[in-house]
Amino acid sequence: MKLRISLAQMDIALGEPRRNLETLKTFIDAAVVAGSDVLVLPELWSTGYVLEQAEKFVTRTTEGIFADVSQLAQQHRLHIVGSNLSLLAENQYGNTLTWAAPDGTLLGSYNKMHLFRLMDEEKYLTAGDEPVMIATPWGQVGLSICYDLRFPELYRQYALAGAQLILVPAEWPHPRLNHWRTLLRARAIENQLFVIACNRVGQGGDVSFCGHSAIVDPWGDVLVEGGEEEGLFTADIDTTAVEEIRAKIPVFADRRPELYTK
Ligand SMILES: O=C(O)CCC(=O)C(=O)O
Repeated sequence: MKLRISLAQMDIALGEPRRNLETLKTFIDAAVVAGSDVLVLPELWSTGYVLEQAEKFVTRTTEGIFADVSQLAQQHRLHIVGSNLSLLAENQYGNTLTWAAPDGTLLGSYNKMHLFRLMDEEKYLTAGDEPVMIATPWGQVGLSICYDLRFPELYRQYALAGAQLILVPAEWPHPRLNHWRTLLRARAIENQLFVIACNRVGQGGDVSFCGHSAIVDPWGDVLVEGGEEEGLFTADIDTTAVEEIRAKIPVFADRRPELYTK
């Protein structure tokens, strides 16, 4: 299956969802002009890391900023994916990735499983406890967020369950650009699938975010990659590449799971 994906590598105004929503609208217009099927946004794109004020921003995934995105997806006939602060239960907040489809439905949502201590996530958020794979018109897609990228087990699980694409919205900062670029390529090569990663740019407090949003194919070739400025980055994907690469190097046939320890 062929699809066109755009990455909205944006700067984020801290704690200003209305302003960030306006930014999103400019990216949507650009993605529509580019003829994209799917627009991927960074992690926590509507607020940035204002976890100590999470109570002010959280809503259920059917309300608030999530509902605004669903409406935009419908209006522009575009699939839109990104994470926001969410209300999971009373006094329980999550970092939740949703996939909004053009028919106004959510194809799925995923709550970040690995909370990032360097950003105090574990103090304010409740970790997700299940991997989520969703059925899209282009096949199965595995969902992950930022720090999850350091846990190859999650990506292997998605690959074994039939994912052909894995999404990684992020707020990945300097000085770890080298880790970001290396791990994106590694997850794509070892699992022989597409890795679709959208990072933010700009400054959030004293943290500087490193951009370099990228789409990496199952061979590890980078189809598109941003720099450290705002921009929309678009690539065409053909999911048949997954089977082609797996036929060339049969990693999945050659696994020895009975010999691996947990
Ligand atoms: O793992 C890293 O270096 C960055 C992770 C991160 O910034 C996050 O999960 O928000």
